[in-house]
Amino acid sequence: MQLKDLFYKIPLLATSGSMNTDVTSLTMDSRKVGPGSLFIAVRGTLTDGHSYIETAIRQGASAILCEDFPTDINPNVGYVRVQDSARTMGFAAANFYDQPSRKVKLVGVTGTNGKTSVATLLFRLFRSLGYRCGLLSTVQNQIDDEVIPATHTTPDVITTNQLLTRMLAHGCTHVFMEVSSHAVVQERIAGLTFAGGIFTNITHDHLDFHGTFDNYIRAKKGFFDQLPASAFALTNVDDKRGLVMLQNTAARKETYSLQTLATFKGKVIADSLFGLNMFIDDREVWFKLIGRFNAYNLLSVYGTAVLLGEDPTEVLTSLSGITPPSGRFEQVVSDDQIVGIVDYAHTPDALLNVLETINELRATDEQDYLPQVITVVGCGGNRDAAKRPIMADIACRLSNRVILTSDNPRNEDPMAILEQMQAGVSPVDVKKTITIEDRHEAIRRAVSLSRPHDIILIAGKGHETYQEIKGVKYDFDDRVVLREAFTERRNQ
Ligand SMILES: CC(=O)N[C@H]1[C@@H](OP(=O)(O)OP(=O)(O)OC[C@H]2O[C@@H](n3ccc(=O)[nH]c3=O)[C@H](O)[C@@H]2O)O[C@H](CO)[C@@H](O)[C@@H]1O[C@H](C)C(=O)N[C@@H](C)C(=O)N[C@H](CCC(=O)O)C(=O)O
Ligand SMILES: Nc1ncnc2c1ncn2[C@@H]1O[C@H](COP(=O)(O)OP(=O)(O)OP(=O)(O)O)[C@@H](O)[C@H]1O
Ligand SMILES: N[C@H](CCC[C@H](N)C(=O)O)C(=O)O
Ligand SMILES: [Mg+2]
Repeated sequence: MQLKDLFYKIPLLATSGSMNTDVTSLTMDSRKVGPGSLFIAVRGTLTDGHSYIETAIRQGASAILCEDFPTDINPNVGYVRVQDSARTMGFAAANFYDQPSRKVKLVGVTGTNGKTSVATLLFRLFRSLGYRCGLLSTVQNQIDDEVIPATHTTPDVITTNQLLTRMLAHGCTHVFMEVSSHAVVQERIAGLTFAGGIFTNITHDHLDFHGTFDNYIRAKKGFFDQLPASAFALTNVDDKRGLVMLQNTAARKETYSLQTLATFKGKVIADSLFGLNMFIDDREVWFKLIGRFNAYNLLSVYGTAVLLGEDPTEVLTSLSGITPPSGRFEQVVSDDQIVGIVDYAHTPDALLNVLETINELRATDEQDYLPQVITVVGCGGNRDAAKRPIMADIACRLSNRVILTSDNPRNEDPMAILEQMQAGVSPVDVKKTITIEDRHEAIRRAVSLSRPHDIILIAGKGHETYQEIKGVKYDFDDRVVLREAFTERRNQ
């Protein structure tokens, strides 16, 4: 494709060199540049892509998209200067790949918690309704049965356009994707045409990146601000910020609620370790998911399917058979009936919801012995530090025993993270907490402390199959470690 065709209908500040230059690939990483590449210089959080323009040209880049021209202009290279190269990259990628997002029904899900759950449920539901589907999620990307590992919750916009192109070639008609707040701010969804957007909820997270809660709200709202009039915007009106999200959207506004009047109205009849029983639009249905928070997820999935034109009864029939995504309230039960729950709760709100659910389910258990709740939890390194004491406090308030341990320490000192967590433990709760830096040991200790029917919650890593310590990802899977600990207990 010629350079000028990439910028069809895109405002440019200046150009230099030939706009007829052939472009054979796009990349914003100089390390991936090959002959004929358009290198897009993006200012990042660690470094400035503009400082790699020379390197990119040496590696064969035929064109450069940037915000500032370099001092040395190469006459054989086509240069384009724009206001915002990250944003322009989205529109250029859409042109380069011939607008794949317009050729499928692309639905985005944003919110602090529930994105993976909702996107995955939609993907599984629409497949069970007979469609070929694509999924872009934290756990993995998928083209029907083909699994493509995910590096981010929301990929960069070039990768997304490439994946959409592959999905189209496979015959996919529907694609469900998570839209993280980082992605909105970094323009990873620029140039994508959505058929719909869903808001789950917003609570404390990522304040390291966004600075303030207001900025975080603005980032999430940015997704809805970008939706076209042809799309729907479906929001959770039970969340305090649910309506704020839709304030400036051009999309058709739709709502869901468990508490008030809404386009899609639901009610929880019963919640147990076997599933949820709900009324949705006056129909009674059993679902395989557990916990009131999942009632919200299911309701938004139902609403989305109906907004996409599916038959409500068929949707509910299929949805009742759908299983939750990996590592979300996943149960591992020992031979002597200790209930292990592995859950990706890595925010204060998620931890609160999961522990409240566990406490409610425990209270309804008809036994003489009131099962104890033992929580194993840590917080990731190089991520929002403010949530650390809050999560430790929530764990203590809603558990009988708490083992504070490492999540993914990344480049931080694990003990320093644990000390910040300990700071949130109130003096009365100190006695019920133990700190064990090694997550493996922490899980084994939880098992050795429990009695039959107790519930062990292992929070924070869910589906993850690694633990990242100082740049190295070691094999680690909470579910595997828990099963091994149960086996050790049996053999003792
Ligand atoms: C903080 C953050 O979001 N960082 C993302 C960002 O990187 P960055 O801004 O730090 O980039 P940088 O390293 O400063 O580099 C700037 C530019 O120079 C380029 N470069 C750099 C070096 C070089 O030799 N040559 C070169 O061309 C880079 O390719 C980049 O274009 O842009 C990169 C390219 O898209 C992302 O890979 C990277 O994700 C990092 C790895 C990350 O961990 N991100 C997390 C926080 C994240 O995005 N999480 C959200 C989910 C959060 C949630 O909701 O839970 C997600 O969507 O995954
Ligand atoms: N609707 C919800 N409201 C509150 N908490 C939820 C909801 N859905 C899921 N959770 C909790 O949050 C955890 C993460 O859920 P999920 O992976 O679906 O969220 P996410 O938004 O994709 O997270 P991430 O930002 O890491 O991609 C779950 O393991 C569960 O504990
Ligand atoms: N998408 C989130 C995932 C956090 C998962 C948790 N296990 C951690 O490593 O902090 C993030 O990148 O902040
Ligand atoms: Mg996710």
